[in-house]
Amino acid sequence: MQLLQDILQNVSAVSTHGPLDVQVQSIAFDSRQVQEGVLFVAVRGVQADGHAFIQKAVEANAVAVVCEELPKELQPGITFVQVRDSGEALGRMASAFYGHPSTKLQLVGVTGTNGKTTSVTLLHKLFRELGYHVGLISTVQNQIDEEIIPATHTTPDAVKLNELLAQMVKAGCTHCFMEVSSHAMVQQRVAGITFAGGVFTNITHDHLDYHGSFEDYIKAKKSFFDMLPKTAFALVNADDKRGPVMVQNTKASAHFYALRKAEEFKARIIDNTIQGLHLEVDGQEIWCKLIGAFNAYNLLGAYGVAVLLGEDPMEALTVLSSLNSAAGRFDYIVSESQITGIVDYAHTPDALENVLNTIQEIRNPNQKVITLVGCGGNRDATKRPIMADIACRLSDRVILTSDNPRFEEPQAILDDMQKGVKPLDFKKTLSVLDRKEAIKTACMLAEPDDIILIAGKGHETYQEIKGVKYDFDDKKVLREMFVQLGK
Ligand SMILES: CC(=O)N[C@H]1[C@@H](OP(=O)(O)OP(=O)(O)OC[C@H]2O[C@@H](n3ccc(=O)[nH]c3=O)[C@H](O)[C@@H]2O)O[C@H](CO)[C@@H](O)[C@@H]1O[C@H](C)C(=O)N[C@@H](C)C(=O)N[C@H](CCC(=O)O)C(=O)O
Ligand SMILES: Nc1ncnc2c1ncn2[C@@H]1O[C@H](COP(=O)(O)OP(=O)(O)OP(=O)(O)O)[C@@H](O)[C@H]1O
Ligand SMILES: N[C@H](CCC[C@H](N)C(=O)O)C(=O)O
Ligand SMILES: [Mg+2]
Repeated sequence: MQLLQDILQNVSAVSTHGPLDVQVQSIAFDSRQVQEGVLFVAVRGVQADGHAFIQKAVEANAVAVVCEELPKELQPGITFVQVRDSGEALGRMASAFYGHPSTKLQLVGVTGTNGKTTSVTLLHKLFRELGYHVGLISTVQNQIDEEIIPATHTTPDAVKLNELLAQMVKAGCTHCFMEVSSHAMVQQRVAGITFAGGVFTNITHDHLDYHGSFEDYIKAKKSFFDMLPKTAFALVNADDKRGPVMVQNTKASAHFYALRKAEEFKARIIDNTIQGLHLEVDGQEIWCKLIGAFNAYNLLGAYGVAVLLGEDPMEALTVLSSLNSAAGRFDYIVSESQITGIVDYAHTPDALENVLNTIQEIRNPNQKVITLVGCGGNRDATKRPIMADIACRLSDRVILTSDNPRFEEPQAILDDMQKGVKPLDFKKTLSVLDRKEAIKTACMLAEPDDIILIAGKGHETYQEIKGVKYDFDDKKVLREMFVQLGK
């Protein structure tokens, strides 16, 4: 419980109506969660405008309402606070409500199209091994040391985020590594949060449905670096064309890492095999368990963060070399007849291309590559034909299938994907709507030693269809099919 005036300490109100010394039990931005003593924040969203639910919140006995536009009639007994930007105010109020937990630990945010989960997971494991109490906020799961707290978003909403950070502080965490998605930036989920550092992995095609254009997507990512304080570091992948743009206006101290240029943090790939990566990092040779050139970037970024946070470089490298990847990232099983089945979360064109290039690099010429891929419903549709084309270019056989159709017709998504298949590739491409059937088909097509890539869902253990999440686990189904088909 906190006084409204204390919650408002970092919010510049346009106007206030009613007493500010009222007790607030909790903060809600969904009228359906309002009960007596709750502060309701009206936020404009994609589907709806929270302002339309102010009356509902009032009826549910909200103690106060924060909004951009005041309702025509102000109910007596309820305090109304008008602000310029409710999303930003929500972030700042949530931080104050939970006692500014982000200032009480070293919080590092990672943004970029690909590699966020891998990077924060590596950092969480690294700092645990170095002996710290560490928090993790990621797509796969949130964690306080080894305790797992399920995640619903890559970056939680402002209230959940500050609540989580407060729990971490209470548990004695000194560090937290979190993913900062572009949606989170636009929706101000991290407003009012103090970061000790920020990392930029890369930016490629994704989420254009939400951001409208690539320029706006870049702006969303850049806005994370614009908000970093002077005390923070901004660690940027200099091999990405947009790297320098990210730190153009930041107050934080900019640092760079690269594989293709001489930068402060530098690595070179000596060898890239199914056993892992052999790297040279800052002149030191290491063997890592992670597979794929793109993981050299994730490892180097994590190393840079450790050094910037004051850790011993050699010790950090030694631990990094012992770490496995995050769940569902180049996760593989080998069948009785030596078919390698890889489950990977590649759900963007760039990620798919990277994973397939890696497979091409590590396979021997007589191993066929069979790729199974789909695209999510109610998400960026422009990536669908592109991903189908990439799959065709870099595989011997392609099976297009469903990946979380959500509220779209699964067949319509496949039709969009098929548009990217070139006539020459028709022969090698199949469409199998049902993902389980598709995995079975891939296993039937595979001969001993072949490689099957199952892309798009990685760690996910569900298939989301019309608002219902049905149990579905790519790796489990793959294992079952290998056994069922005697592969
Ligand atoms: C597109 C998107 O990001 N939507 C998020 C957004 O919802 P929205 O804008 O649609 O909200 P809305 O339904 O329009 O409602 C507007 C406001 O009215 C309120 N409301 C609504 C109904 C009602 O009866 N009463 C009420 O008060 C809502 O609580 C909300 O505050 O705000 C909600 C609350 O924070 C989020 O849960 C929701 O995430 C949806 C479920 C989602 O799927 N988001 C994905 C795309 C996402 O955020 N992904 C990124 C990662 C992407 C990546 O990099 O791969 C993530 O960080 O997870
Ligand atoms: N640094 C990287 N560059 C390019 N591709 C990568 C990189 N790291 C991982 N990938 C690929 O992208 C996929 C997703 O990786 P990861 O989950 O780490 O990214 P993310 O940024 O967290 O994704 P999301 O936006 O869904 O949260 C991996 O399965 C892999 O195929
Ligand atoms: N965080 C991403 C994950 C996409 C994963 C893919 N399986 C899909 O459902 O499209 C999103 O919500 O857009
Ligand atoms: Mg992620």
